Amino acid sequence: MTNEIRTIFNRIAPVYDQLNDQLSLGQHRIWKEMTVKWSAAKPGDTSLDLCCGTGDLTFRLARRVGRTGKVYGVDFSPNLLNNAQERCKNYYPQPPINWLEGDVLNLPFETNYFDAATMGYGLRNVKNIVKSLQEIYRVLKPGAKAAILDFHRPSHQQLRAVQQWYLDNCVVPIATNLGLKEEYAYISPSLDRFPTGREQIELARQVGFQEVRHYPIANGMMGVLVVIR
Ligand SMILES: C/C(=C\Cc1cc(O)c2ccccc2c1O)CCC[C@H](C)CCC[C@H](C)CCCC(C)C
Ligand SMILES: C[S@@+](CC[C@H](N)C(=O)[O-])C[C@H]1O[C@@H](n2cnc3c(N)ncnc32)[C@H](O)[C@@H]1O
Repeated sequence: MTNEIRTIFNRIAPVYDQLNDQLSLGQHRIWKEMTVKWSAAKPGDTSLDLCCGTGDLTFRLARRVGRTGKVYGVDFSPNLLNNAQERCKNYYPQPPINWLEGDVLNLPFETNYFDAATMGYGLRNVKNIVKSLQEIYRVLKPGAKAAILDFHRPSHQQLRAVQQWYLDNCVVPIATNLGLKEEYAYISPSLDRFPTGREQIELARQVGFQEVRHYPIANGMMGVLVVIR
């Protein structure tokens, strides 16, 4: 399963950023900005972006923590990480970002290391959500926050139908034209398996987070889980 997921992301790397802009009509930039804000990262912080992909959230985090801060981006797809490093050279040279190829279920950091963390569209894709939350808990300092953005099924029936229509009639056909049908068809079943906001709150509490909130955005089609260690 882990290898299959890594293969999906390695394969979509050449079109990933362009399709995110097209398919979300640019909205993913706003959702990512909200996520960084909810992580409460501030100048000078040591911060982590999990499942960083091509680095969209990582760059935003870097802007927040500034030159006195530190930023790490972790992902297990070498192709997406290459894109992140290329974008970084051209677009965001300061502060230096530490790009690490690795599994977020086994983070290469000491316990109590980070002041803030973000994760964008990663939690739905990991093979063990509880383990992922446990790793986030472990590497955050006591009192530090993480903000976790992902797709959701809206609770409202008609909005669910609109979302499914959009996936079936826009997202998958556009991806099919690029030879990436299966890769994008994967989104729909992954949404069905993904715990609801309420269920995520429960899981995060069980892991031990002191304070947990879930904010639905984009009419419940997206959501941000905010956890404080
Ligand atoms: C940020 C976006 C996508 C991230 C993303 C996440 C994944 O888990 C993937 C898995 C496999 C392949 C690709 C991805 C992936 O790109 C962009 C969001 C685009 C969405 C596909 C659709 C956006 C939904 C809108 C909120 C619905 C608008 C409906 C309306 C009728 C216009
Ligand atoms: C949809 S992309 C999101 C990328 C980026 N965060 C963004 O918002 O554009 C999901 C990312 O999660 C990564 N990923 C999934 N499971 C992972 C794991 N166990 N360890 C590290 N990265 C993982 C994938 O390689 C991919 O880059």
